[in-house]
Amino acid sequence: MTSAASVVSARDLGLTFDTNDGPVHALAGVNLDIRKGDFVSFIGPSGCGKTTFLRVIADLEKHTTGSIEINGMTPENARLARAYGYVFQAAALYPWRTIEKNIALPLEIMGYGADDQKRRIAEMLDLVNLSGFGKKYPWQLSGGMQQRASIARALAFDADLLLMDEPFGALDEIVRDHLNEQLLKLWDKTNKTICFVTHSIPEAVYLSTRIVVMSPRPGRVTDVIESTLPRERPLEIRDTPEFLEIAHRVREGLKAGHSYEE
Ligand SMILES: Nc1ncnc2c1ncn2[C@@H]1O[C@H](COP(=O)(O)OP(=O)(O)OP(=O)(O)O)[C@@H](O)[C@H]1O
Repeated sequence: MTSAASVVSARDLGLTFDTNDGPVHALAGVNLDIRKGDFVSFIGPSGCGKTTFLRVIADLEKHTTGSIEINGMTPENARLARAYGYVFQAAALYPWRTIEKNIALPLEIMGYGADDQKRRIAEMLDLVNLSGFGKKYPWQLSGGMQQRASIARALAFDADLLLMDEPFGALDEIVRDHLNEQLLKLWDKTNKTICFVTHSIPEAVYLSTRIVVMSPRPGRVTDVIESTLPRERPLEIRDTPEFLEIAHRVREGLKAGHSYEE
């Protein structure tokens, strides 16, 4: 049963790809409820189905068994209702559009009028600390700024659900720390529900209210860890025994699912 507060509810969800080399079980028997306001990280070795799960939520991929609901709707209806924003691994901004024109894109698709677009763009640039950069082109910004711009674009039409697939994976550690901190503040301020894919244990522990540990062949959920950390988290929290204890649990969960190569 789907509880009223469930944003994503997966029941015995499976997805098998038919390939020339035979079936690939990208997801099998996934049961998961993501509640409104959760910050959920998905962690696990390459090929355990993290991206596939996000793509099923976003209706970019069709599940083959079980069921999934997004805000009580099918993925297709949720997509049509613009239930989510999606942030891809690379910033994926259009190079021929300025930052503000990139942020405007979903608003244009949604049929926002010129004034509403302008207002939303200014709000979003402010939210990700990029006010004053709207007229720049993506290549004029650093990698971290580009990723912030793509977060602004994903948030532009105010979807309650944000899907983020390793958004900071390609950035150096200092920039990543900074963006992690900003993302947490943004989540706190907006009360969005966030699904976040990462390969990094510290990143998952720092950001999440819940950590979903996955394992491959077939891709499945092996552990769901509830964070005991407070909502407000300075970066220094990563040195506390409580943080290290959760990180340890995640590491053990990954080991139990075996073949974690990193
Ligand atoms: N379109 C596709 N056709 C065939 N197989 C696919 C397709 N997309 C993904 N797969 C396979 O499904 C499995 C899960 O892939 P997925 O990309 O979801 O894993 P992941 O956990 O996100 O990996 P990574 O951490 O490397 O991004 C892998 O074995 C992958 O090769």
